[in-house]
Amino acid sequence: MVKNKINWKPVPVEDPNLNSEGLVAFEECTDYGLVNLEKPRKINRSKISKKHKSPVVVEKPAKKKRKVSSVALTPSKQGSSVETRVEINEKIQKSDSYLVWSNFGLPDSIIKALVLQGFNEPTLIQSLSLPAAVLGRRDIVGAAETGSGKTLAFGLPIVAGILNEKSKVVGNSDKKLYALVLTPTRELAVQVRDHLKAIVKFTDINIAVVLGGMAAVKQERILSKRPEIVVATPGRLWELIQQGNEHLSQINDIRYLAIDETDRMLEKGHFEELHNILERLNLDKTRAKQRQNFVFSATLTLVHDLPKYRFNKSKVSKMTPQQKLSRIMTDLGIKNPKIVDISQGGNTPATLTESRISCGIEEKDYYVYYFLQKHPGRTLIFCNSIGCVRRLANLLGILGCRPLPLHASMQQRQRLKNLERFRDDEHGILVATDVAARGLDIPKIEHVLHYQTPRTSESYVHRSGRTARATQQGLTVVLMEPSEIQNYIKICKTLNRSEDLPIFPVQEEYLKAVKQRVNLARELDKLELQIRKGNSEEGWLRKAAKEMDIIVDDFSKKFDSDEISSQKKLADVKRKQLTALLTKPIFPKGFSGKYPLISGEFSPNLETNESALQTVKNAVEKELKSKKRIPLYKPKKTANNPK
Ligand SMILES: Nc1ncnc2c1ncn2[C@@H]1O[C@H](COP(=O)(O)OP(=O)(O)OP(=O)(O)O)[C@@H](O)[C@H]1O
Repeated sequence: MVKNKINWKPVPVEDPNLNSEGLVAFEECTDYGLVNLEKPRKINRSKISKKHKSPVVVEKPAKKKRKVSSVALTPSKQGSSVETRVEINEKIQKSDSYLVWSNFGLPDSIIKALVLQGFNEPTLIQSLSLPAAVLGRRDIVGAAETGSGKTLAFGLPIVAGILNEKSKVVGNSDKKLYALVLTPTRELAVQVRDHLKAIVKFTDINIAVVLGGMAAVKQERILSKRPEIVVATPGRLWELIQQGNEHLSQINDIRYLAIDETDRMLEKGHFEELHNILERLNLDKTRAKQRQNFVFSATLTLVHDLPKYRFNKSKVSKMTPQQKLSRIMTDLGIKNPKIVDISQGGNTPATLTESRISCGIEEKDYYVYYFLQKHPGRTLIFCNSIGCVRRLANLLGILGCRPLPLHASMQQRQRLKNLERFRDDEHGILVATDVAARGLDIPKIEHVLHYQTPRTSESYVHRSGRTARATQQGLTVVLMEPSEIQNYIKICKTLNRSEDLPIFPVQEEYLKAVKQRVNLARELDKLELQIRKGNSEEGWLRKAAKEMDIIVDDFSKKFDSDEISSQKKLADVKRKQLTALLTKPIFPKGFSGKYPLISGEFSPNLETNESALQTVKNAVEKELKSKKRIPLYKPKKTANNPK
């Protein structure tokens, strides 16, 4: 292969301790002499969608000149004979995808795994990071939208590097700890492990996951196999390091460190253990310098307005994205990394359609139930607290929606089980706290509902990013009651939105039937709670009476007959009423109706099977045609919000 002339760019060096005697200047290699790579070009600003007006974006992939051919994933039958492994290998090596990946200096075994997974070419963040990471062995600081393939942007250089180092070891039987990948949540750690496992399947690299909530004996057994890569949450990892785990004792000699969701991991008050781990990693300065570091997140460069009291003092309204990055690099002790920022300041993917429902706090349950009934499809509902997840999941359960809860107070086994069930059910409903907001890559989540407006812009970006991943379309709906408006405005401002999110169109005429069911379910929920409380009080009284040698029967009769049994009877009646209601459809089959638009006009006829995404898109198109542009937050007049 003929190599291009290598291009170089000057790099400013700010380290005062650097001994630069005799050096004229530092330069960065900008293309690593690659050929066949379609270089990213400057973005055409006129083509940026209106909602993505952020000035941070500078690069865009070149238009595809040729279609990259893919390779069949499974051995196919040719006539009567099944393709042999050798034939499949040959087919892969002749494919265009193979050629594309091989330009990045990746080993054969990894490319084969990539092509067999149907990954025909790198995503933008991957193509911008890989040359510097694999060929230049530079530290990478990467910011790119959710679902853009950041895991492999750091995963590929790590596995390529390990394979390269192992190939130099005589006998190739080296089983040392090479790499550490840290994630903020246990679910994400498991997912990253699985993602990396899929690309090392044709190598002897072993990957282990270390996380809280898993039996200590099991983790020790896994680590005794001396995995080359450990993916971990900081808490449990630090615990095992302190306990003197033998394999983890090599931690200060690792060659690769990736911190996924870095901005979250470095947040004040979170992951104290991460700071301890970093301290241990950086103890030996010479070894630390040999380590390659990867720092990634969708919101790495997202900056906020300072609170008013601080603004008045410092006369500076907010940190720049560059200042934020510098602070992160200082915190991690990283110098002169390759910075790849294509995040548009932490914006959401272009394939995400956003909308909102403004309503009273009591009405949120109605709208959520309406949405789930009207627009079935894999839906993730986010709440701001565990209590809210419990209440909503309970209510939706009574309404027969079969929701799956996910929050940090659940047992780890149950958390993973619920995620798996959600993944397996195309109409699954997951009700979760922000524990599911970052990183989770569940295919085909159609809708993300924010039952409560997120408290931070980061949370909004990451929650919403569970849908519209890897060029797929997706819809997000923020449910907002009057006390959440300030938060909503803050989010819109931080994300540089100059216009309000469109209102999610609801066919109000069906809300009556929805309310009837939800109200009945709420009553039932309340009764069941009282019965449970009564039962446990009765149990407690029985126990106390027994200990005091009092005749128990009197107590139980009194409790059972006076309160619990009448509540049980009432609950039975309500349950029957609700069951009868639930058997009737809310939306008659084949019905088409109209819904009011913000402009006051009525929409064209709406088929009931129209997707939620299409419903919003149609409404937005109609609004645009009527040229009614909505300034940032114009609250709707409701009974709860008469202002
Ligand atoms: N080169 C590729 N071609 C096609 N699909 C890819 C490629 N690389 C990664 N993917 C797929 O894209 C999806 C998103 O990747 P990933 O989870 O790494 O995104 P992310 O940028 O880390 O998102 P988040 O910010 O939400 O964590 C995954 O399903 C992954 O398998």
